[in-house]
Amino acid sequence: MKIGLGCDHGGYNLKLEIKKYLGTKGIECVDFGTNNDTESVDYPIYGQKVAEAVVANEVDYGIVCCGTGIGISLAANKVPGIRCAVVSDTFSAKMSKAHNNANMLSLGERVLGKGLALEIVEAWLNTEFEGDRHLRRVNLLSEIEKKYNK
Ligand SMILES: O=C(CO)[C@H](O)[C@H](O)[C@H](O)COP(=O)(O)O
Repeated sequence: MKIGLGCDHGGYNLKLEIKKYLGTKGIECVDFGTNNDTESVDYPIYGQKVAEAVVANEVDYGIVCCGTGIGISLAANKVPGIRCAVVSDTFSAKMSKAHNNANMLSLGERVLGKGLALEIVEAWLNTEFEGDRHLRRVNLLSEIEKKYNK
């Protein structure tokens, strides 16, 4: 499995922790920046980069971080085919994959401690999409995208 990582300055340290954690699990990461927490940068740039890598199948999933997880998820969700979930608890992490087939996860460094953030990542990666009625709903999300992306 290959994971695309991205962040702004507000999510940089959490992204590093996630990268380290995934490394210990033997999971390959592609880091799309940013590369420090000292230069103030704009989260849409990094959300878009990771999202485009996911839809291009350069990576299997994307994990992005900013201060709250909100701004960078909004950017990622503008890319057709992306379902990026902002998550702050393990139940939602599991449901975002089981029911929503989220292909990106977004976390807030200013919201979550490292321990919980890594539990969320683990829960999300270890959960499978359940399909069935949830597939119908995910397909309806794609229909909305098609309507507005002609
Ligand atoms: O976009 C965000 C909120 O949705 C992120 O939390 C950003 O990291 C945050 O807005 C950056 O704020 P800063 O004051 O420029 O560090």
